[in-house]
Amino acid sequence: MTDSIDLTGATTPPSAPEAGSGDATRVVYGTPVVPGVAWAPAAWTRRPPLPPETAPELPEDQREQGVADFERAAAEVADGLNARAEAATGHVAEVLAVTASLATDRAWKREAAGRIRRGTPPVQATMAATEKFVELFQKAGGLMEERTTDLRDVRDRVIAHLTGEPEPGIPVTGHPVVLLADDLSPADTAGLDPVNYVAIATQVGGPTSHTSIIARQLGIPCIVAARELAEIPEGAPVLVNAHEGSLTLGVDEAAARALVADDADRVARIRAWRGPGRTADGVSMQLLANVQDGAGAVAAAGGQAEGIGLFRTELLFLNTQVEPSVDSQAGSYAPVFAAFPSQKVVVRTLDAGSDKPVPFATLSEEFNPALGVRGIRTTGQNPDLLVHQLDAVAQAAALQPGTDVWVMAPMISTIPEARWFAGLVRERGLRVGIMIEVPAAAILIDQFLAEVDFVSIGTNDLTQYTMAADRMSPHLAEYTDPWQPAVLSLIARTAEGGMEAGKPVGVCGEAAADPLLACVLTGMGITSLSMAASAIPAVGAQLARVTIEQCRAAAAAVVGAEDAGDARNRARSAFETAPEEAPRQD
Ligand SMILES: C=C(OP(=O)(O)O)C(=O)O
Repeated sequence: MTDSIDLTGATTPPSAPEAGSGDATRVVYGTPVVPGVAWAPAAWTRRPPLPPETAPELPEDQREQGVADFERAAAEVADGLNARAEAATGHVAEVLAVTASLATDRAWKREAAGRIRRGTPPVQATMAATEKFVELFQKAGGLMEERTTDLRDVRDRVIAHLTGEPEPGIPVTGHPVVLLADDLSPADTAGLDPVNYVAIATQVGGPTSHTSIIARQLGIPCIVAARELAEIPEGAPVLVNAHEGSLTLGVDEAAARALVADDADRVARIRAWRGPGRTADGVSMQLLANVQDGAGAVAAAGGQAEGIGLFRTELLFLNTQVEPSVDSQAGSYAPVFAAFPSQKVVVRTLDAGSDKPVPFATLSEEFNPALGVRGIRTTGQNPDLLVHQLDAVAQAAALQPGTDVWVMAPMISTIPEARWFAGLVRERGLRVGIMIEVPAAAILIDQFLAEVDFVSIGTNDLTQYTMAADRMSPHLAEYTDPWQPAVLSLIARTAEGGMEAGKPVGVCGEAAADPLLACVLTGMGITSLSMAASAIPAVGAQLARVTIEQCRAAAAAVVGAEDAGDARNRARSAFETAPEEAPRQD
């Protein structure tokens, strides 16, 4: 056996650096979400201090002008964010559009305008209205709680417009920095240039938060939930190892540069990698893309994606008060099929509710929206919605007969639901599957597989529901980690069920984009991995360096782990101690 295999975070991460000239090293740990190594001075970003909460009452004759000023400022903020959304793609575009929609939210604007009309100056009215909604969002929990960061971000931008200041944002340094923040608004993260922001670390935030997902799309190494981040001073050179989740101070410069250079080799291998996905000994693993629109599908087709493993169809439904017609739905699905004219495209039917509220399909007030009327359950209120959507998928599929269209439903948790859904999809001549994101479905996987042609594991929700930990909570990153042994055990059980039934079992949550976990999933018998298109080369390059036997050994090794960190370590050591090193591609 030779040295440890250089998996992206899949074996021993770069070892602890030596202390530099007399400085003691100090290490702060967090949850790694985008792998990579970087070394640069720390640059903190903090929200601007707020103006005083109270100010002299606005004279009556200035109040209507105050309302007009507020509305203009809010509109300017929305226009700016929308313009950025239009220039972006994928999740970045979606997040910017959602943040922009907060700046035009009628209830929030009404609240602020009402206060101005009662004499509160526009700046203070903006602050008070925002805090009222922040409180409501916090009470609602879940995604709504995550929106508090977005809403405060909108508030700060509106205040900047009202006071004639530039909109707050990330410091423009003109040289590479490690960006540190208590929390970053997705709108801030979306604008980051990977050349100057070589890594990101935040004190709060979770692996499936929007900020993490955007960092992944941008390819910026990222660590979240680093509780002691405040110990890193402004300007101090810091070594970020986002394979293991550490930030180290006091590192010898030469040692740090060597580690960054090693990581640059990994990055070069990733850039050079070409699909299709397979292990070093030639076992295929289909690597697919997660997309939400035609533009994303075209971009994915231009890369290494072998098809689409998750077509999220919510986009068309999010910013409308009425159901889109069958024709307009078909019109938005057709470009996705056209981008993959002879490959597989897995369409997920509308996953409305909880983190994806759709005004005409979901209940506006639920105590626990993540446990409420969402996904397939919305058909109880509105059965035609699903039928219309399936008609639209079939209509678009007929235009692209070469595309292998598969359709799956989210949030399936009972056998009759799966059977009913399978009937509707098969009537339209399409392959049918369900997502495995509720533990009930994983536990009864054999019965579910008897009803459908395939399943796809949504690890974001499966982790949320297995660990009873809100995936959007910035405080629960340790729980919302797909490496949690209970989650791995449900995935392994599902994969086993698929092998017994001879039916495909994919993974389409963020877990598929973690190169080490991707190797473990391969060892468990998962048949396809679907992720942001930008994550495919890192996963593909990794798989190309390991054999199927090593993957199986790693899958076996994680069984019995006591927590997520232990599972990661067991997988890493399994790759290190495998009897034979995988042939290297380079
Ligand atoms: C892929 C998933 O679905 P969502 O769109 O809810 O992240 C998941 O839950 O893992």
